[in-house]
Amino acid sequence: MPKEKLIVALDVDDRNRAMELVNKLAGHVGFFKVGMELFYAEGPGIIRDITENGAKVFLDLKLHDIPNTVGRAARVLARYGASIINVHAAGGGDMMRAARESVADEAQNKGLPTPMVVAVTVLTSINQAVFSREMGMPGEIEDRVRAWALLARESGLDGVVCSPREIELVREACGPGFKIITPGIRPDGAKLGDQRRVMTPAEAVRAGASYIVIGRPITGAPDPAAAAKAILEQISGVADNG
Ligand SMILES: O=c1ccn([C@@H]2O[C@H](COP(=O)(O)O)[C@@H](O)[C@H]2O)c(=O)[nH]1
Repeated sequence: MPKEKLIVALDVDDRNRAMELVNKLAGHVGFFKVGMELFYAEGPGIIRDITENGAKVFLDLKLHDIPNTVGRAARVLARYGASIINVHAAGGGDMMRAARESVADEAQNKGLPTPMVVAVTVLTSINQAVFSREMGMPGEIEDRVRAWALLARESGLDGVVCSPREIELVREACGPGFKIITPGIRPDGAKLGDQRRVMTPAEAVRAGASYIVIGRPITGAPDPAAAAKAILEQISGVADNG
């Protein structure tokens, strides 16, 4: 089902606006993504508000700290009912394992479904010039994404967040079943904003994305439900390789 692949980013700072979008979009979307802005504004209750209506939540807080801190924080996040939580792969294998283990342990102790844990690789707002010159990272972005995806898989994570341009190389390195979640999605003619490594929804699905994440092209549209429907139409005839 195309709608199962669509994750809409609720990048707003209040509950009313978030729930207005959830109510308009629930029939067209697989998951809603709660990021730092909405979580910091409204706290964990917003996850309950969204999931109460039967929708699924990707809690995108991108944890990145020492393994003990991330493990303990991820344990708390596992209580809130999100289906996906994430960490930064740059925190290393011990940190990712700490998150994975504490989330599984907490879910089991509390009798809750175990959320997927995925790792953010190189942010989709980063281009090669910024990666090399500002961040001082050696080599190509693609090689770093592949290496971090393999480390995430070895650390027991369920998948990665990467740009759609790296879908094929991650799929080849990490195999079927490994989830590939791609922001940096822009329908033809949509504003790039701060995104740099982008593809259209249809290109990303054809390349093998498990999920595509779209925020402003839907939430900033005059009619968000119509914008979501148009995107579902664009991906509905495309071979689903994810
Ligand atoms: O590498 C990344 C990781 C996360 N994101 C998040 O996805 C959405 C994209 O929103 P748009 O409005 O469609 O640009 C946003 O919430 C980011 O925090 C990302 O873009 N890139």
